[in-house]
Amino acid sequence: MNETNSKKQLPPKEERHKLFGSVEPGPRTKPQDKDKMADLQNTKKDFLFELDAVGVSNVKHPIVVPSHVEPKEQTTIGTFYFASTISQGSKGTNMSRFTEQLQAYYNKGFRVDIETMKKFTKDLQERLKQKDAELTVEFPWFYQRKAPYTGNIGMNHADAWLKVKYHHENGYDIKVGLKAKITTLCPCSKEISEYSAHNQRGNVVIEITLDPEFDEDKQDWKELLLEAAESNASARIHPVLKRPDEKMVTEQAYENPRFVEDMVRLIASDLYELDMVKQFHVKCINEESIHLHDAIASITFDKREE
Ligand SMILES: Nc1nc2c(ncn2[C@@H]2O[C@H](COP(=O)(O)OP(=O)(O)OP(=O)(O)O)[C@@H](O)[C@H]2O)c(=O)[nH]1
Repeated sequence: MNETNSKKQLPPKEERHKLFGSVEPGPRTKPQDKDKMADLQNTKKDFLFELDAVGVSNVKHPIVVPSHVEPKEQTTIGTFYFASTISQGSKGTNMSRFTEQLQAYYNKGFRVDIETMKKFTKDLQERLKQKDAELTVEFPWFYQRKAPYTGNIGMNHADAWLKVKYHHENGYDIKVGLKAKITTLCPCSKEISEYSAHNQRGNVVIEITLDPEFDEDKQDWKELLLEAAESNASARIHPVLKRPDEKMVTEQAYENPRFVEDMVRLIASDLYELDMVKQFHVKCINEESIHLHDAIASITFDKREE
């Protein structure tokens, strides 16, 4: 078949847009100059309620995350939530200022460490002219992991998050969190069976309230939370396991049976002993290998209320 005959003859792009409904611009009667525009969100009246959070969420952005283990300064993807309260007398926030500030920080090299995030929230409170501001940034954190016998290295990852609130009178409230994967082997299954025991992958979720003066250059909170989860598990999870490694993790899991309740209590004990931890929430969700459902346990404990 002759190629040229079958080729469609399309109208010019402008005609195509009109074909699909585009129309010529209408008369311009309203101001284009920002200072002459209506500024609805800054209208001051009695709007019935103060709002406890107004802002933007699900903002994805490249970030640099400090890490004391390889890979050290890792570029990853942060998902941000920014907000502030607004008073009963204020109609709305200035939405553009959240991402405007994000870009300003990105232009200066955006490292998501606690000190930078504290400064970001204080700057945001001032930029918004509100009494407070808060942010949450969630990101995948990568860390190299050596196999227990052969030392073969591979890459593991855990979901991490940082929450910073700044209030112009009360100062900072800082929470950090991590969701780590572990191995648990069931104590009851081991006790009642002639041999073997069912085991599964566990999801440990830890969120702590940090002392605002925590020095991230000395200790990486991500490593502290990962160690609190893994060191109390039946066994750790590895990306590369040869047979000698697999023998070790299999026997280690059998020698350290754990219910979800045991996991939560043991992790809580470690967090209780850490001075920089003021409050903690720990949850363990086991994807049971003998059920279609999960087993869960959790604890929330505030050391400041003791
Ligand atoms: N407050 C508020 N603004 C919204 C919402 N949805 C969209 N916006 C828009 O956010 C846009 C940017 O708002 P502002 O940041 O106040 O823009 P601006 O007044 O030009 O910028 P500033 O000079 O920084 O105040 C406005 O055009 C709003 O219409 C909403 O639900 N609430």
